[in-house]
Amino acid sequence: MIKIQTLNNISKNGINEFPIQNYTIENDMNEPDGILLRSYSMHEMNIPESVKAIARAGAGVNNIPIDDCTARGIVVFNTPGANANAVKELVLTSLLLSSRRILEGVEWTRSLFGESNITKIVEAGKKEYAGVEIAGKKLGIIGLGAIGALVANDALALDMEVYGYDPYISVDTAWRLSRNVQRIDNLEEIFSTCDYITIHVPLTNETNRFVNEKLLSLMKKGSRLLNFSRAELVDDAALENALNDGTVGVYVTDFPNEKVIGMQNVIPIPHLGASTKESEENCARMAAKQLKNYLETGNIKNSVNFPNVELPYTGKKRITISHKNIPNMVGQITGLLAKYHVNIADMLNRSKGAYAYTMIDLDDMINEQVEQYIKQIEGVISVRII
Ligand SMILES: NC(=O)c1ccc[n+]([C@@H]2O[C@H](COP(=O)([O-])OP(=O)(O)OC[C@H]3O[C@@H](n4cnc5c(N)ncnc54)[C@H](O)[C@@H]3O)[C@@H](O)[C@H]2O)c1
Ligand SMILES: O=C(O)[C@H](O)COP(=O)(O)O
Repeated sequence: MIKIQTLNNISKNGINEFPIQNYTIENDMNEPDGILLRSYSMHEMNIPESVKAIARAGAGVNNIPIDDCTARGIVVFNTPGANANAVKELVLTSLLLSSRRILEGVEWTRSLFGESNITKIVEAGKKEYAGVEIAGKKLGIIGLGAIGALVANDALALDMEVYGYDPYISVDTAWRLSRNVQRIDNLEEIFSTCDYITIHVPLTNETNRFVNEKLLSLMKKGSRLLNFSRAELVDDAALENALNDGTVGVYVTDFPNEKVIGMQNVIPIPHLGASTKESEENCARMAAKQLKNYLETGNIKNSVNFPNVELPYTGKKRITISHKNIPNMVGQITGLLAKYHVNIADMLNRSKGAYAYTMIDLDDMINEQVEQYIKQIEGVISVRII
């Protein structure tokens, strides 16, 4: 049996990808082969030796100790784009929520329960809840990946002027982006030009607290800031000052924390960006398929720490090797196989940064001794025989 541990509730659509005759799936188990999760933080967890792969049903992987996993040869997957539409819809909602005082107006209206003459009171009181329109306003998007690109194209359709900043934009996303999105090369210009700014970048060492006092001080008075990415991208103390002096008119966040929740003019949302039936199903299905495919065939798709590798699985014996991306690894591995008269039917080697992955289909069975010799090659991290 192949063992999968789930660290969060995972949609049935994902769980059903694993045939029950071959897989055990539980949230509490010893020695799992694979882990499936959403936002559960694995940083404090002792990841068992048995774990070969981790699949994150979602986009952000800052809850997983990626460097440790890579050094141990554990392949980490995410599900690029699978929840992007759900987040986009909530971002568009939030552009309007931050503009129209809808939440305050609804709260006030509910408070009128039991009054007579509701119609009259509503008509007299509505002036308190007037807002502004988003059409014609400038929207700055930081990060033009799966979510940022969808937001950009739909904001244009809502007649906003759209400005985008992403120094690492992928060719795929650039193709999907409307040519009417204006490219901006520096954050200062986004912060000083735009009426609305929305953040869609991963949390990394580079982006941690990048929304700081300096950038916030450039904003036009009363601008709206939307954060559907991660709490840590924004410096809380600088945000508080900007909210207090009115530079930031409204801050919408999908990641409220103890400090931000008490600040004025904050709309706190309980991390609902990806919480739709469709998105949960998409993410779970994609994560499960990628994990199952890796465990059964060694093929890798959408890993954040190892290269994409796809070699049709013929049922021959397959050996997969995670190793450092250094000279003569393939030479040493194939040399060893030749020395022990093991014939290679097919093979692939791909690298990603400092690490690489080699997959070899063999005509003959490989004995344990040869496997041990491969493991002993300097730079080899892990070896699997499938
Ligand atoms: N609220 C939610 O429920 C929810 C759901 C999905 C994703 N997210 C968050 O949103 C983030 C983005 O998701 P996505 O699916 O669009 O990911 P993505 O990988 O498709 O896009 C991220 C984009 O950010 C860009 N980028 C990276 N570093 C940057 C930097 N320093 N400055 C500007 N751009 C930079 C990349 O080039 C890429 O285009 C995730 O990492 C996650 O933290 C939140
Ligand atoms: O990075 C993501 O995909 C989101 O933050 C979604 O997280 P969730 O799966 O816990 O809703």
